[in-house]
Amino acid sequence: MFANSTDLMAGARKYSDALHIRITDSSLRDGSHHKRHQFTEQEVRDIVGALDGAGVPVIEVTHGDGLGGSSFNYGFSKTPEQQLIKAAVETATTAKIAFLMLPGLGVKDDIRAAQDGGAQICRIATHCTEADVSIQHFGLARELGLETVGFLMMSHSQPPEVLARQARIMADAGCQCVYVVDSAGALVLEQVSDRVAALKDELGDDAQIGFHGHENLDIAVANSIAAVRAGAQQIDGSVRRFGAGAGNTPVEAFVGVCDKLGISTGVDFMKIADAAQDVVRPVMPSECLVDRPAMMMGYAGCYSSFLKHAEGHAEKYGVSAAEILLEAGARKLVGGQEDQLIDIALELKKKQDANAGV
Ligand SMILES: C[C@H](O)CC(=O)C(=O)O
Ligand SMILES: [Mn+2]
Repeated sequence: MFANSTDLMAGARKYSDALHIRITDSSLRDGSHHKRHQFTEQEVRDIVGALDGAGVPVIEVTHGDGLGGSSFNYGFSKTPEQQLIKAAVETATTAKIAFLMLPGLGVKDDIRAAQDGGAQICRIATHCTEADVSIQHFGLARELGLETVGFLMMSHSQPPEVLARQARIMADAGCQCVYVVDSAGALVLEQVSDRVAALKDELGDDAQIGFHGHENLDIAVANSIAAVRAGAQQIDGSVRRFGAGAGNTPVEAFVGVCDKLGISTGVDFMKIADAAQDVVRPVMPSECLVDRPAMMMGYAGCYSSFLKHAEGHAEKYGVSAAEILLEAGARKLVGGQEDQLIDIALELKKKQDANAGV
């Protein structure tokens, strides 16, 4: 049905020569938040098959909050994540399977189990001022022969020099690529490139730099290009934006933009566009939208994974999800403080009742 993407690109202007980046698709991990952690093994096989067939080099599969995330606080998984990791490994022919872990939520035995299941890349996430809690996990992952990636979550909340110092802690612990993670979708263009450049200055050849974007202010593709131009070699996205909040950088659009800019990704634009429409969308409970609550998160700097929790509390207590998220941003809540969203909802309800004279 479509022309070959190479034909379409024949006349495109090349802005940079021989620049190659690696894309990691996170729809089977970040998308787990949007899916409320209800992936089936068959859905994982279908998505991995389609992404692998399109040439996506790395596919991340885990509970949305990483290994051990299945719990009352974060939401229980329908299928044990180690089973989903194994299914992904069995399905992929060339893609490497990655998993995420947040120290304290997951433990070292979870890393060992994921490696036994065939996963090859261990991604360890901490709040962006707490990199030191990842040291032993990077050590173990390297001992096991896993490739390592570090996630500095909520990177908007700290200036470039602070992030750079935290990145140094991860790199010294054995992390091979440190990501600027825009968990709130709050960073805007130069705010991304300044952070990536600071990490690059600090790390030199000691580790690569990555960028993980969220779409809450509708600029995740542009932010990802800003990251590449500042030196990022690894970029995350999720096909069809399938991620927390308004979702992640849409891989298919990002690949198309990279093609036009002469940035090589190894992903076939036509095949990934088909995968987005025909395979990934049917698995999504709904589109990931830049709607009012999602935009508030980007504007207020609120952790994207809070969206579904806030929507649940808003419905239960009859208050506005957008207001819960704005207040969570104002209080600078971080991942792990999901329970405080209930406090906020109750306070909003109290104010609302008082105003109504209840
Ligand atoms: C555990 C979080 O969902 C990690 C992430 O994707 C982010 O901070 O963004
Ligand atoms: Mn994310």
